[in-house]
Amino acid sequence: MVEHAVETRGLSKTFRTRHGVRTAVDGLDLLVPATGVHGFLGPNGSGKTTTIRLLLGLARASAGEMRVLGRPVPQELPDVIGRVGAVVESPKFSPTFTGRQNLDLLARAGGLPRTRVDRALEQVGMSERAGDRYQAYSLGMKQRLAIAATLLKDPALLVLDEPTNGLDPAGIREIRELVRSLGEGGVAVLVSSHILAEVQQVCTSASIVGRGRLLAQGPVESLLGASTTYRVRVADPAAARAVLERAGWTVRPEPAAPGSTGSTGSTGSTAGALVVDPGPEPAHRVAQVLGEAGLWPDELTPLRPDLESVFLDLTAEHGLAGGAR
Ligand SMILES: Nc1ncnc2c1ncn2[C@@H]1O[C@H](COP(=O)(O)OP(=O)(O)OP(=O)(O)O)[C@@H](O)[C@H]1O
Repeated sequence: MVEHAVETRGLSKTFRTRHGVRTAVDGLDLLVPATGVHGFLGPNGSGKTTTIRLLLGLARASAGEMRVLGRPVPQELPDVIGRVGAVVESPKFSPTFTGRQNLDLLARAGGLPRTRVDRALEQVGMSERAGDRYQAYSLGMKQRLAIAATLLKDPALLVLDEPTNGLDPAGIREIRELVRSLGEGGVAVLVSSHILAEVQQVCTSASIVGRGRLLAQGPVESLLGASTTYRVRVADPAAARAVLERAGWTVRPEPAAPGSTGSTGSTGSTAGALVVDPGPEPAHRVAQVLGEAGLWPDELTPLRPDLESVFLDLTAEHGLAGGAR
């Protein structure tokens, strides 16, 4: 088995426009592992769709090399495309045909056995609604049928470009669960999104891009880094702060979340919450130091950065503040 489902080196794509040359992809070294779900993350206009189009032979690169399932593309694309499923643009389904009839047509056109249709419908959780007309489906169901169509050929790599675009929260959740189960089923999934926090929940690894350039890449755990800070909520934050600082730790008041009125719903008010960084010391030491001073914490929560905050830090660091051009 190949180590990487997708590998690019120095991949670049420029477009000539009325306003001059526009660089959509800028020396991209992309590595997508052969298993799991890989998030291809970046704001609108960061070059994700262009990269995917280059990989699938839908556009021609200006420079660089690409491999898909170990084979150089576009040179050997005809040999691998049969094992690559992709949902890049809205597929053309017949609105008056049922979901199953649409897939039957595609299977026949591709010379694939009809048993694949049943399997694909089952994989995307559409078996029960397969007899309904396509035009009666919700957007989420249409998207699931599009994914089912790509599963007909039993792909080793599935490429999904912004699969949750335009979906409501329930539809987003459905697609998220589907992508997760496909990844667990052994298909390498490359899923692009500009909603970083959303994709974080299903990805095992990710590449973060900004303005066509790679900003970070690797397992999600390592992108997020090790957590060393904790949210501490106590009745007397000023006294707690003094005690924690005396222990030699960095302490700051927790900034209020944008638009928040001081309430975080299930955890209650964060007014007076502190963020403490005890360095290599474990959480129970924080509780112990506070307890010894009679300041028992009501909350002690590890604070993990999410991909969104990692991305914002990266774009600021690379002078790309604002993300999309
Ligand atoms: N055919 C084209 N001609 C000119 N410029 C283009 C063309 N296709 C893409 N671009 C530009 O290239 C840049 C990258 O676009 P691309 O669609 O790849 O980004 P993206 O990350 O997929 O964004 P989105 O999430 O909005 O789809 C943008 O500035 C876009 O305007």
